[in-house]
Amino acid sequence: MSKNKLKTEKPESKKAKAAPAPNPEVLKKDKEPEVKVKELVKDERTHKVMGVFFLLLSLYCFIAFTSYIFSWEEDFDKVNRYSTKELFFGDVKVDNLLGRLGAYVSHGFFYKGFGVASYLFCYFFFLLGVNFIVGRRVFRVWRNVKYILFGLLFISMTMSFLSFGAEFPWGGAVGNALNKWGTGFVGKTGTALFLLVTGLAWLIWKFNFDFKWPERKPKPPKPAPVPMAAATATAAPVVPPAAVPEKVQQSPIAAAKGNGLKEDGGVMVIPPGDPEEEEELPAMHLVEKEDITVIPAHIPHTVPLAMPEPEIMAPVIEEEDEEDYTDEELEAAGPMLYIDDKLEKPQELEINQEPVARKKNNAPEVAFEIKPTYNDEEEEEVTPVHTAVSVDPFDPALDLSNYKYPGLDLLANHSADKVIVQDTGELEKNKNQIIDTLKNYDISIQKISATVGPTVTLYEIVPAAGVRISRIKNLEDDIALSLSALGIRIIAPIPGKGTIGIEVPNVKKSIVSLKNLLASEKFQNSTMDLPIAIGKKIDNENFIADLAKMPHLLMAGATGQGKSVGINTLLVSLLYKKHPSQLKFVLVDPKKVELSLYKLIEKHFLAKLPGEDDAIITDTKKVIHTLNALCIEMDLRYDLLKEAGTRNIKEYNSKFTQRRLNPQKGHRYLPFIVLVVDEFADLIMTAGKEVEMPIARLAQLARAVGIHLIIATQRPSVNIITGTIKANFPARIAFKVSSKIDSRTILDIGGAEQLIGQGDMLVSFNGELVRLQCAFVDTPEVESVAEFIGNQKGYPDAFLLPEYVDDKDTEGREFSLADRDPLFEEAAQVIVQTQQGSTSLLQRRMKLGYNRAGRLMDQLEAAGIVGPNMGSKAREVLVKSDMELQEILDTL
Ligand SMILES: Nc1ncnc2c1ncn2[C@@H]1O[C@H](COP(=O)(O)OP(=O)(O)OP(=O)(O)O)[C@@H](O)[C@H]1O
Repeated sequence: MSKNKLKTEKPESKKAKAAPAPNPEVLKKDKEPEVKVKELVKDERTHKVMGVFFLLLSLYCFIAFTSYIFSWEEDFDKVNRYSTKELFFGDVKVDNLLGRLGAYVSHGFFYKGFGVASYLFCYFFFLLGVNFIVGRRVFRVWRNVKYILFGLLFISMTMSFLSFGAEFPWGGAVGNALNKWGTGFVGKTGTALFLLVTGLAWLIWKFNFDFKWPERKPKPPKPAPVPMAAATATAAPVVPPAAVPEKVQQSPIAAAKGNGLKEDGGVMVIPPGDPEEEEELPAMHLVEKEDITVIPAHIPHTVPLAMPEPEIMAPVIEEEDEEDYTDEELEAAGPMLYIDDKLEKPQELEINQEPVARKKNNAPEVAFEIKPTYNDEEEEEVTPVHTAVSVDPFDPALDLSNYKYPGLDLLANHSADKVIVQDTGELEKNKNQIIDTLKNYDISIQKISATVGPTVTLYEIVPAAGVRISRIKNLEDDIALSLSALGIRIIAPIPGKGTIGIEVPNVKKSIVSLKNLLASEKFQNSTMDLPIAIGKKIDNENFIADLAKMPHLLMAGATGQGKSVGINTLLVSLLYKKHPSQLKFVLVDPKKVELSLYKLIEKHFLAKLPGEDDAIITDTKKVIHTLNALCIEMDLRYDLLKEAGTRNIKEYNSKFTQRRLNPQKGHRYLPFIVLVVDEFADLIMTAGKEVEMPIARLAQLARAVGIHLIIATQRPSVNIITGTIKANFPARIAFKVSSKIDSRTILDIGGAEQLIGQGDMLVSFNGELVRLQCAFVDTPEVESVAEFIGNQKGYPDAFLLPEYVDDKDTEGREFSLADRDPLFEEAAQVIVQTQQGSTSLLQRRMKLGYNRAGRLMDQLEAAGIVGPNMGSKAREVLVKSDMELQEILDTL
C-alpha cells in the first residue's frame, strides 16, 4: 500500500483486485492461437499466397469460361442433368478444358448467372490477386467492385436483349430476367433506349467527352527557330516561345525549317545537332547558348504554350487520367495532383517534368499546366484556371519562421515534483474521526479509503446497506467540527462511483507548478486547438482542457483567491503551444496592472484597434469599441466562412492552407482570438448593457469562427453574471467565494464557498464538477516568458481588429456630397448591383478598410441610395436599377 493512501482506490487497481488471479497455464492456451492468427493474417507471406491463389483463380475461370464458349453445347446436358454428386464422384466426361469442375463452374456463371459478363469475375479475381501479391493497392477495390456490379447487370441485360432467342446464354439467367422485366415494363423500344442511355451515360461519366463545337482560332504565331548551336548546347531542351528572348524569335523561320527544326505542338523541339548542317548556315543569325532562356522542366511556370489548346491538352489529359495510375504512382509524382476527397473535384494542379516523362509517346519534356477537366460554378474559391498555384501548402508561420517557442526552463518549480507525502498519522486520525462521527449518528460504513491530492484529501466511504445518503450529507458541519477543519465538502454520492466523498483540506498543501503540467506528456502531445493546463485533480491527474471546445470560460472568485494566477496559467499555457500566427489575445484589464506584463508580446500575440497605442485595454470606452470591433471581426469571419463553404475556422483554415481559397477575394488565414477580461464586474458597472450585449453576442456566436472568451470577475452576483451571459458560458471556474449564493450564481450549485483559497477551485465543464488545484505560475515567470517572446522578431504591429465607428460619434453629422469619396460611384454600383446594403460587402469587394467602407455607406445614405443603419442587418437598398442610379449620379 502506498504511503499516501489508506487503501488502493484507483480504478485500475480495483479492477486488478476484482479479477481472479490469472493462471499462467490457462492464459497461455487461450492467448497463443489468437496471437498467431493475427500474425498470420498480417504476415506478408500470407498475402502473397492469397495473391497467387486469386491470380490462379482468375486464370482458372478465364480458361473455364473460354472453354465453355466452345463446349457448352456438348456439356450442357451433362452439367444440367447430373447432380452435384456427379461433379465430384461421377464419371461423366465433359469437353470443357478444365474438366467437370470447369464445366460446372462456367455453367453456373454463364447459364445461371450473368452470361459473358461473367468474365468480369476473372477481372475481379485478377485485381485482388495483384493487390495481394504486390502488397499494396494497385487497383482500387471498392471502385472496381462498383464498376463490376454495374457491368454485370448492364452487360448481362444488354447481351440478353441483343441475343434474344439465341441458344447460347449470352446474358445468363440474370440478364434474361432483367430483360424480361424491362420489355414487359417499357417494351422493347423502351428497353433499347434505356440500355442505350445507360451505356452512353456511363461512357460520358467515365471519359467526359468534350462536346464543344470546335471554335475557329487564329493561326498560332509561328515559333521562332533556334539554330543548331543552341540546340546542341542543351540536352533535348524545350523552349517555350514566350521564354525565348526577342533576339531568338526574330531569327528567320524559313532558315530554321529548312534546317531540320521541328515544330511540335507549338513547342520548339530541337533535334540533336548536325555539325554539317550548322556549317551550311553562314548567313543565319547565330544565337549563343546564353541567349536562350531555357526553363528547366522542374520549375513550374505558367507561360501559356503558343498553340491551339486541343493539340496538346487533349492527349495529355487522356494520359494523365487519374484512374490509370496507382496510388503509389500518384504519390511518387509528388505534389502534382491534389484531389480533395470531400469535394471530389480535381483542383487546379501543376504538372512538372515527372508526369510528362512518363508519357508513352515520348512527348517532349516540357513544363505545362493541366487545367481542371470540369468546373463547378459553386467552387468559387478554387483559384482561377489561368493562375497556377504552388501546391506547397500555405504556411501561416512563414512570416515568423524563426520564432522559437518558450522553453520550460523559463518556469519555476514551486514544490517537489512528486506529490507531497501526507502524514500517515494525520490520515489515520481523520479516518477515525470520520468513522466515529458517523457512528455517533448510527451510521455504519463498510469501507473507507483516502486519496491525497495537492490541497485536499478525499475520503471515500461505502456506507453499510440501508444507510440513507442524505443523512451523511446533512452531517457536513458535524464532521467539520469533529475534524476541526474548514472547507470540508461532502459529495454524496460521487458521480459514477457509488461512494460518498468527504474532502478534507490537507494540513500541508503542495503547490502545483505550471511547469510540471506543461512538461506532462498529456500537454506536450496534445492535439487540441487551444490546450489550457488548468490544474491537478484530487487524484493528481493533470487537468488539461481545450478552450476551443469549452468554448468560453467564466471565472469567478472572491478577491485574493487565485483568479489572476488562474488567468496567467491559461495565457502561459497557450503561449507554450501556439505560434504567433495562430493565436491573438485581446486583453481587457480594467484594473490596469494585472495583464500589463503581456505588453511585451504585443507584436506577436496581441490584437488591438487600429490607431491605438496600447494593446492592453484599460479604458471602458475603448473596451466597448474593442468588443464591437470583435463582433465585426466575427461577422466578417462568418462571411468568409460562408463564401468558402466551410462551417468552422478549422475547415476554413485547412482549406486556406491548401491554397483553395483566393487571398485576392479577401480570404486570409484566421488566427484564433482569445478575449480575456480580467474584471468583468467593473465593466458592467460602468458600461452595463453596452458591454453585456457584444459579450453576449460573441459568446453566442463566436465559437465557430475561433473567437473565445475568458471572463473573470470577483463579484459573482446575478446582476453581473446575468442569465444571458451564464447561458453562453457552459464552462465555469469558481475559486473560493464568500457565500453559497455566489457559488450558485457561478456554478448553479453550492460548494465554492467551502473551498480553501489559493487556487483551490471547482470547475464545471461538460456537466461535471471537478475540484482542482489551479496550477501556479508566478509573476516573474510570466515576465520571463513574455520577455523571451518579446525579444524575438515579431510582426510590424499588433494584429489589427476592424475599426468600429460608434453611431453616436457620427450621429447628426451631415455629409457634404460635394466632397464625396472618389470611390463613391463604384460603391454605389456595387450596392445597387448586388442589392445588399452591407458595409462588409463593400469592404470585401472593394478591398477597403472598415472606416472607409463605413464612410462610403454613410455617403450613400446621404445620397438616398441606401436606407439608414439597421444595426447588425444590412441596410435597405433604395435604388433598384442601374438606370435609376445613373439618374441620381447625374444630379449630384
Ligand atoms: N494556484 C495557486 N497555488 C498557490 N498559490 C496561489 C495560487 N493561486 C493564487 N495563489 C496565492 O494567492 C495569491 C492571490 O492570488 P491572485 O492574485 O491570483 O488572486 P486574485 O483572485 O486575482 O485577487 P484579486 O482579485 O485581488 O486580484 C497569490 O499571490 C498566491 O500567493
